[in-house]
Amino acid sequence: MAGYAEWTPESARDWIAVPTEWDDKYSHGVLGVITGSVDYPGAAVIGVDAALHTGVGMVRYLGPERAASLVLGQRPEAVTVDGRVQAWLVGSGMEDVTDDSLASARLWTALESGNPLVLDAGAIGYSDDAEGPTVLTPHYGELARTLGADAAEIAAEPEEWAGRAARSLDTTVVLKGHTTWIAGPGGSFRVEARTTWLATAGTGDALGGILGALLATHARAIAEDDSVLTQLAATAVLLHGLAGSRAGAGGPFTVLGLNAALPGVIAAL
Ligand SMILES: NC(=O)C1=CN([C@@H]2O[C@H](COP(=O)(O)OP(=O)(O)OC[C@H]3O[C@@H](n4cnc5c(N)ncnc54)[C@H](OP(=O)(O)O)[C@@H]3O)[C@@H](O)[C@H]2O)[C@@H](O)CC1
Ligand SMILES: Nc1ncnc2c1ncn2[C@@H]1O[C@H](COP(=O)(O)OP(=O)(O)O)[C@@H](O)[C@H]1O
Repeated sequence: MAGYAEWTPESARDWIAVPTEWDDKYSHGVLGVITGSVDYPGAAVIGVDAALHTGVGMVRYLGPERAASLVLGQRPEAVTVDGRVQAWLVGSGMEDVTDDSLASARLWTALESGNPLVLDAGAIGYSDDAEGPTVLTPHYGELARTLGADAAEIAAEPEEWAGRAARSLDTTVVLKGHTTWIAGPGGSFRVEARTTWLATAGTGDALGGILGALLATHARAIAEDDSVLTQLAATAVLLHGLAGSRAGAGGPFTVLGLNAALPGVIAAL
């Protein structure tokens, strides 16, 4: 644990971009989202819903038709056409990107855009191809696959592996678990979950959306100094944990319930 500072609500509050009276939907940040698949359309709905509850100028969702129509059913403010984007969230619910030529083309557009990126789930292995500054959000199994390591070894020393992965992949790494270890050029931080009820399918997809929104709303700060990605990643993990805890009040919650608790958590910060 040595070397990892605890990331607290006091540390996180400086990393929320509140729109100013001069802002509009474009200047406050547009997040492009390439997530979901025929098998996992729900991941797309969850991530978009999380991003919009975190506060962002616009979310552009670019994914399979059924997922796009489910996204619009849940969040009609999402835009489903191509256009200007300041940051990307890619990979949640996209297991084999090479199986789908449109998904693959979209993934490469994001990787080559030079914009900040969150690479989750099926996109984690593409970090070497990203031209922009990148945050990876693996669980132990995904990090094991990416590094060709053993998940049990990672589980035994996650803080060590998070740091090693961040150095060798030259990115910020968010290694998820009950304690989430965040390592990158901006420092090393840890966030212990406030509730173990977070251990449920789809909560990682929500974290991707929260983090994507923070990247899009800080695009200018990232352009000046991309090491701030590490602090933004720690802030996303903290918001995610606080929202789960608020949503369940000590008990279980749905992932959309976690998302719905985000505005209150942000207001309280
Ligand atoms: N509604 C939706 O659309 C949803 C869509 N989702 C999306 O589905 C996609 C696939 O997700 P997935 O859960 O099926 O497989 P994945 O997470 O790749 O795990 C593969 C294997 O890794 C291992 N493993 C080791 N450590 C682990 C750990 N800490 N946590 C978890 N696993 C760990 C473990 O193998 P074991 O160690 O048990 O042999 C496990 O079987 C993904 O893109 C996701 O975004 C989900 O979010 C759910 C809601
Ligand atoms: N035992 C636990 N206690 C608290 N949080 C947990 C626990 N297990 C997992 N989490 C959190 O739940 C989320 C699960 O994400 P992930 O494994 O990607 O699942 P999914 O792909 O189903 O969304 C992560 O944010 C992780 O930190």
